[in-house]
Amino acid sequence: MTMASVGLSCLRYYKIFLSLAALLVLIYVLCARLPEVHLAACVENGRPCNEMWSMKERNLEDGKDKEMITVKAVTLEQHVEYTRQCEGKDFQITRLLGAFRSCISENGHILLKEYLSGWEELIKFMDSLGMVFGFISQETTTKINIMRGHLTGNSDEYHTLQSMVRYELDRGLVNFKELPQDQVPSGCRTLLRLHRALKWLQLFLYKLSTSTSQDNTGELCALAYEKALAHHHSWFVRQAAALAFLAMPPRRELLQVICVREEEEAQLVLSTAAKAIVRVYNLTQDVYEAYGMLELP
Ligand SMILES: CCCCCCCC/C=C\CCCCCCCC(=O)N[C@@H](COP(=O)(O)O)[C@H](O)/C=C/CCCCCCCCCCCCC
Repeated sequence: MTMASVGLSCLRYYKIFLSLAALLVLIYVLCARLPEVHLAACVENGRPCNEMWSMKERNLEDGKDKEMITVKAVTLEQHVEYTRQCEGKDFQITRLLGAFRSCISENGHILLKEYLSGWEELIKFMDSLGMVFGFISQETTTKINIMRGHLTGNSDEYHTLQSMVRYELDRGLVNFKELPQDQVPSGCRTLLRLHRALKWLQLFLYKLSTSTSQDNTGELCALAYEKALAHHHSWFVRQAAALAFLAMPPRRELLQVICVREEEEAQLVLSTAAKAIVRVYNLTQDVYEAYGMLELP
């Protein structure tokens, strides 16, 4: 047997393996989607969410709703103070907004603890959508855990993005050539992965805020992904992401997770979240750009 024929048969096995893997992911996604986990599992105060929603709407009309909704829209800056707690849900948009707003210090530095809290809220959002998004939520958790590991015991050095960058660069902890196999990935490299994903998120939120109930959320996701993230991911991750997008719940269901009721409120909250994230994204991008660290392996 020649080297060429060995090479060819390896290639054939490799292709078969990839097709099988893609097929398995597809079956996994479809199985996880079929039972409509996120709808069936949506229970508030022991009642299905849909029922609760119409009750809440009635209560609101009667002026009986105990949940206070404070949406102050200041037209110039579109600053929204959103204080409604979404009862019975892990994910709270108020906490997300709070974290991504408060992670910017007065001098424009990114406070890492608050930044990571924002990400932890996003993980809750993904978890509420069911198993299909489990691998994305798991990957995000892995990155957060690496960051938390760095913060533990080094809270001064890892207080802000800026102090982390200085600390890791001064000690030669950032590898510009390859990902070291035998050591914990640097904070700079790990946060860069989250930072790139924030670009996806702000594009998606913006698209969602300007879309209608007729728009397909999976397509919005995929468009934002192509623009912001796909080129950073391997072929396999791109296929898995494309399959996950097929299982994306409709806009109405996403808005239920955020707990907004009317279209106007949805647009305001989504665009406010997008704006808060853009500010964080831009400040972070400036730091990575200034230190030539946008392509860390
Ligand atoms: C009001 C809120 C509404 C929307 C909330 C959306 C919540 C989800 C927010 C962000 C999710 C994205 C998190 C992705 C982290 C990816 C980190 C990463 O890029 N890792 C890759 C590189 O790591 P290394 O190998 O270099 O260490 C890794 O290869 C990728 C793994 C798989 C991740 C696939 C990402 C797909 C992105 C699209 C997100 C769709 C989420 C939809 C959930 C609503």
